[in-house]
Amino acid sequence: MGRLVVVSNRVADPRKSASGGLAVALGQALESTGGLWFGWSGRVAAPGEAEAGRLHTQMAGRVQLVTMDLSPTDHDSYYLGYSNGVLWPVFHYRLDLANFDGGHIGGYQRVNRRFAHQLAALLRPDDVVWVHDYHLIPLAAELRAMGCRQRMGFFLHIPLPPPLILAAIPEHDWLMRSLFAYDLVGFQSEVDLAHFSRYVRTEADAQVQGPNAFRAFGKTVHAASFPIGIDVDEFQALGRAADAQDLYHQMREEYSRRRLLLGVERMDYSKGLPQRLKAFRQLLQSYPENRGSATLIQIAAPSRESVDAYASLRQELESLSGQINSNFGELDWMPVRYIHRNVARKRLPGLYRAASVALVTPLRDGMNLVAKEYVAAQDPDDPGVLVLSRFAGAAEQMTEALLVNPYDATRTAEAMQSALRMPLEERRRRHAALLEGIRTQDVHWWRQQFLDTLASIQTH
Ligand SMILES: O=P(O)(O)OC[C@H]1O[C@H](O[C@H]2O[C@H](CO)[C@@H](O)[C@H](O)[C@H]2O)[C@H](O)[C@@H](O)[C@@H]1O
Ligand SMILES: O=c1ccn([C@@H]2O[C@H](COP(=O)(O)OP(=O)(O)O)[C@@H](O)[C@H]2O)c(=O)[nH]1
Repeated sequence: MGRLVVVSNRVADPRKSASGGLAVALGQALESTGGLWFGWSGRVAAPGEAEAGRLHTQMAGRVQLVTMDLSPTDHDSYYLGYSNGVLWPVFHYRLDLANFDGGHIGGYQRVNRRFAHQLAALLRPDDVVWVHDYHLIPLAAELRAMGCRQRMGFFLHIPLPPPLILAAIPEHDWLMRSLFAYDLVGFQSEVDLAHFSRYVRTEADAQVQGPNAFRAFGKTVHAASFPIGIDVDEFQALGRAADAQDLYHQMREEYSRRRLLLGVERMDYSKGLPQRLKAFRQLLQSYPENRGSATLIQIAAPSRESVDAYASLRQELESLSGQINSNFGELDWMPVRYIHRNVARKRLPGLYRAASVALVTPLRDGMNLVAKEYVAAQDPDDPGVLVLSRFAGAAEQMTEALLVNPYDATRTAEAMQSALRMPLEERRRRHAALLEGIRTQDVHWWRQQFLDTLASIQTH
């Protein structure tokens, strides 16, 4: 394979554990080819600052990290306005939360064009380009328009909704047509792939050429599902290190008389947090033996706070957790510990291991890596139980979890109760099967599957 070039909105240093398993996995592939990782620097230049658009280059081992600042206007339109104000809600089936009138499409197109312009100058003829996520859908089309003929693949980390939901985006035909500039398009799940297939057949009159090839607009694109995984060994090693161990022992001591239920995510409306709190309230109502004992720790890390839908969610969560605590709390027990802060990745395995139950109940989620991290962090001899939404991409693989419909508070509360009461033998059996699954289809498997498929495609 030629040199690997990864393009994503966020760029991480693959050598730092804080960057996460995805960065580690991509970093390994980049390292082996002496690759390049290109994207946004995460920095918004001050208004009028000449730095916007400037490239920063840094070496991380053999990997070259090249990033670009955004101007405040571009950050508002490309990142907040279009990527997170239109594409994110629609792709998560939330037409009610999309702002179609913001006029942000121009900024989205402009930043993609600028990324393509800067990247094209760095590309070599035999590079393999792997573009990630909804921020950068039109990148390959822009690169092709500049004459780039390299092999190009795209992976969508978030769900793809059914055609009629997608069609609500005024620019849906342009967006989907842009995908045909790639040689390979990857999705998290078979459901997403089926939506893609249905969309291109019904809306773009695509011809199906074999199980995974679609021809439309005079081009052929291959599409398949590649569920992303985690680096299980890396995460378990993190769990053995001091930060995670300290937190684990601290939590075990503090909650020695309690049963912990845990939720960990960015504060995002796709994660089903209000519904989860209501289901937990239902648990306390329907199964009073949990009062004084069951404690829900909910970590909701700040995310995209200048998008309106995120700000109102914060108020709703504060109010719901306040209500539950005032209605059920006692002098020596608070049912909900709601924490609106990020927990450092190196401490998370300790928190996961201390929890008897993980609540991963998104309304819709591309994959959900927290579900996999929770399983990796458990003690196999005395593991906790995963309650998982059937609407998370992870549910396609993790069938030994307790699968729930997060909109159904009564049944979700029943699942919480079953998880809290589950006999040790059943916990071990379910955990062993889940662990085997996340080990087999880990993040390295995911990367290899995608890159091998991309390499195998016959291009023009
Ligand atoms: O970059 P941010 O705006 O701060 O958001 C963080 C990331 O959120 C999304 O993650 C998705 O990818 C995960 C890994 O494949 C997947 O498990 C999860 O279900 C998705 O929601 C987003 O797709 C990333 O681009 C963001 O960086
Ligand atoms: O306070 C937090 C909350 C989350 N995470 C990490 O953020 C990632 C979240 O990924 P996931 O796929 O679950 O959802 P996303 O946020 O990407 O939609 C996981 O690796 C978590 O360990 C973290 O490090 N600290």
